[in-house]
Amino acid sequence: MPTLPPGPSFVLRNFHVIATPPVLTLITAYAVGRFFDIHLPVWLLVAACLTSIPVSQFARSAWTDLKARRTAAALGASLPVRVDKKDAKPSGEKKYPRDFLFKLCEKYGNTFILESYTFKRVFTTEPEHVKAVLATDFANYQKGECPGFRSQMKSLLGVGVFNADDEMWKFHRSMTRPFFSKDRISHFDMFDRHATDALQQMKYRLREGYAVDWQDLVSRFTLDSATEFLFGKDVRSLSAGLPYPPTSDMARMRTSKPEADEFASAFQNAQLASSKRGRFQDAWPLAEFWQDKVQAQKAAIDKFIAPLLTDALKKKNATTQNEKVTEEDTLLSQLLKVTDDYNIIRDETLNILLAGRDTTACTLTFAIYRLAEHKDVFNRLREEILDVVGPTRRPTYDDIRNMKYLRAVINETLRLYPPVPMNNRCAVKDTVLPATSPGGRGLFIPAGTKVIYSVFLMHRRKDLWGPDALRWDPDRFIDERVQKYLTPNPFIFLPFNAGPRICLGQQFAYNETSFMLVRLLQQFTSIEFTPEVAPESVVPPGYADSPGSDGTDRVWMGSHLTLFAKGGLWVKMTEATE
Ligand code: HEM
Repeated sequence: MPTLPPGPSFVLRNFHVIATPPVLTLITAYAVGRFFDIHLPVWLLVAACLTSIPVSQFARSAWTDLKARRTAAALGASLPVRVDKKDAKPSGEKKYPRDFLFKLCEKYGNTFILESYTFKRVFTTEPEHVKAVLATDFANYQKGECPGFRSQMKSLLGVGVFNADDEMWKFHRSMTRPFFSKDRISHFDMFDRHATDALQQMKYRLREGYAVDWQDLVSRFTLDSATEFLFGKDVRSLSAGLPYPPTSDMARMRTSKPEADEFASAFQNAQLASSKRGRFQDAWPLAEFWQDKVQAQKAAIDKFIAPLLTDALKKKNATTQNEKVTEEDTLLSQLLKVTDDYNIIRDETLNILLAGRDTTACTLTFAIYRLAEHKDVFNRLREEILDVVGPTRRPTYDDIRNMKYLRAVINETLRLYPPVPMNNRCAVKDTVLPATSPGGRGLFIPAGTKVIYSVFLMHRRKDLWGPDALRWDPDRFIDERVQKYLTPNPFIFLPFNAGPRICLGQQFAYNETSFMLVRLLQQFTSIEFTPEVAPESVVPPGYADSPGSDGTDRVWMGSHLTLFAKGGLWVKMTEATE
């Protein structure tokens, strides 16, 4: 059945909301004319009909506020403090990320209401509140029906594990979970092949005397690893070759093979297009009236996935039922044992690709950025790697588990540069966030409220992490600060989320990140950060005086669904000779 374009479909779905106030206005005008003989001029009637839409929305909003205040009082709770509208505007694209939110927290505390037009959402960086949303009051918060994530992401993700709630989510999670067993996530053969390929290409480029965009390199590494893990066949994005620095004479002569980049750029563009919808909330179809911009990218993504899926489905039908999963099995073949619904399998694999690819690339990007800036940490980490693994041997699962400093470097990177900096949930029923001080009141959250939480801000709070919270210092995950801050309050560190929806790929991500860092530091003795070769990546003014930064950041951060370095992370490295 042909589907309507997004705009007309949105208008039809919301026709009653748009049409009811003008229709009521017309009925009232007719009644006034009929019974009181007062006839409004046409221009006034038209103006009244047009203004009736926002007026009805404000009236509804005022009524909801009143109801919320009464229910909160009845429950012995308060409403979160409301941010003054004049303070609620972001401070502009070129500031430190979330700069305006840091300032709002300083002024209004760690949980408050942000309002634009009649749309209110609660924002929090309070561990107790995040804990309630993700764990202790899990049933009351879903990805849900609030304006935002699900509707924006549906064209790309369908209803896979990342985007689903209730029974559908349980179905997807239980179907996918067995695949993340220790054996499979320690698939070091696969990591090794792609890491070797990536590092070899990097060496050639460095030997030519050019800097390398590490972010681009690890995005290809994680894409090839993830697609192989999921489908049993990688998209070979590394084979497209590496870009030259934009300021170099070679920049225009990149030897890319467009087909190798097609999947990667379609996937990237689909994410960008999905996250741009955030500006319009659920009204995004009006901005893409005749064409869903994500669908256009999805065609290129499907070009890679469809033949693999169709082929796998055909094979499944040709073999006996319920064969045991063997070591070579991919997530795709695991899913085929549970269902042969093409759409469910496609959605699920794409969800995991989205969940797992950029997040790990982001961790590797910011770890290298910080290692380049902290030579002492680099040297100490390299020493640990050479002690435990040596200069050439492939690391094992146990090696990685035993390298405490390596884990601290990764955790400290995840703390200051959490790949998923912001997230949100929708309250499905009236509920109360717990009081955060003895004798204090809980905060009432009416059903339908969007609750946004930011681990980016929470991970940088000095009252939670100590006076040096803004400094990148892996020792804080090893020394007495662990007992002082983290052990008594584990919800202050949530790069992977918490509760029933905790990241399924956490261990996979630690393994993949560790593996790449070990391989890299075995082969290189130093890293130099060279942002000057890519003008785009040079940080804008406004970084030094942000309340969220210690003023030392030299990377211009951006985020769509995940955090990234704008313009790339350009580095030079020195090869080991030993
Ligand atoms: C450093 C790397 C990673 C970070 C920081 C990270 C972070 C997260 C976060 C914050 C969520 C919660 C999202 C939400 O509920 O709104 C999540 C969920 C998820 N992650 Fe990860 N992730 C990483 C790597 C991976 C990898 C490598 C995979 C798979 C190969 C993966 C698979 C998933 C899945 C399937 C979910 C959905 C769980 C659910 O909703 O039940 N993640 N991840």
